[in-house]
Amino acid sequence: MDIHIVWAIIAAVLIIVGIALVAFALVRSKKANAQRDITPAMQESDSRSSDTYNDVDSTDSADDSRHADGDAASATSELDVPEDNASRMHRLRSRLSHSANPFGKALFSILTRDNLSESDWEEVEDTLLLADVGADTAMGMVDELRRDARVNGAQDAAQIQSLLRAQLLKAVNTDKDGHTFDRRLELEVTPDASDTHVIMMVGVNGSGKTTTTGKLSRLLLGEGSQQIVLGAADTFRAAAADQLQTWADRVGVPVVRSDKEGADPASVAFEAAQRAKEDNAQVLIVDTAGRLQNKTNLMDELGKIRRVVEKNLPVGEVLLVLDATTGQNGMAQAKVFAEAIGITGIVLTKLDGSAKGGIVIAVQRELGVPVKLVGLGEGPDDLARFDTEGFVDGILGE
Ligand SMILES: Nc1nc2c(ncn2[C@@H]2O[C@H](COP(=O)(O)OP(=O)(O)OP(=O)(O)O)[C@@H](O)[C@H]2O)c(=O)[nH]1
Repeated sequence: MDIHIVWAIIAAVLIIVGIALVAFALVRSKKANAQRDITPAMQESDSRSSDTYNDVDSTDSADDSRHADGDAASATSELDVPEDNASRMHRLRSRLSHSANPFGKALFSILTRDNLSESDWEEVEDTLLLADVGADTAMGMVDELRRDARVNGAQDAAQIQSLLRAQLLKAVNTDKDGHTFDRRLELEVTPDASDTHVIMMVGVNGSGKTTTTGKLSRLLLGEGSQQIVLGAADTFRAAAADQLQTWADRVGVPVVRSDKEGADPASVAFEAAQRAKEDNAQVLIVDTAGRLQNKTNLMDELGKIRRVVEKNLPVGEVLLVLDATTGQNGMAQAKVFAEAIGITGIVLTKLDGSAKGGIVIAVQRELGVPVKLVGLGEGPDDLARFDTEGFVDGILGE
């Protein structure tokens, strides 16, 4: 046989084998992805909590849909895969910097004027106040900038820019006493996998608690948490439990809830803690109602929820959900919640709709706890860890 024909046959065989191998690898990776997606749901045990409280239900949509279909693979296709962390951070970083009104630009243009006068310094302070950084912080920053001879001389614009950046970073990163904030969630500070970490969500109604509870479960799943249970202890608004259920159904996370409007929120929270403990879940997130008739009432309700949860599990994190668009009014409400229950971190929502990013600085200084997460839109994965540098770059308009 002609040697060329032999080589042609060998080449054809190699190409066919190559195509077959690539196709095989693709099928395997598809199967592996499907398996990974269903893992959180598959790991839920079938155990149901005891009937301590008759009006409380524990639902597991992923289990239900699996049973209905009798086919795990078809159930997975209905579950969302939360956006992975890297892509989320990349996508939301630019949104975060756009949310932070570039008041740094205005400050920079004042600070680079020749021989700063008293009225220039007043302008600096007014610019900070307008951005909602709060009076104390504004005065403190003006004092520090004034003391710095390099600013007063206004010699080198690049130097002024870097001084301003350092000042803003300091204002965002430290509390009133100059201590650096730790923005990690408690579950990262003590990451014992055998523990169930409890996060309570508190805040006034409309601030975005329920939405944030749903988004947080996605964020934690995206970061690798395996088993999450949600407790719908906002029983004041009947639709809140449905809303939470919808979020949970999308990612196959169980919700402990009551269908009775006005049911005792502490009962739901107790049952949720029991379920999370029995399932050895990694995280329990409890959504609460944000009624603010008066402080005593709020203290009673939140205190009771905390006490009953702690019969089963310690509460490691209390996140105050605060609407960034409410400005100083929101600050007053935040203080009431902080006094009523004691908070460990802040979730600042609706930063996408606010041009007053300075509220980040003000609320941290006022409450002495860090902003740990920020809501940057209505999309399911529009919740992110707070990224200080991205935020300050936004303030500087970079
Ligand atoms: N633009 C924007 N909207 C948000 C964000 N977070 C929440 N929202 C919206 O805010 C509205 C109120 O959110 P909810 O989660 O129902 O608020 P809640 O605090 O649970 O309210 P109650 O259940 O009444 O206590 C909803 O329309 C959310 O979509 C955010 O980061 N950006």
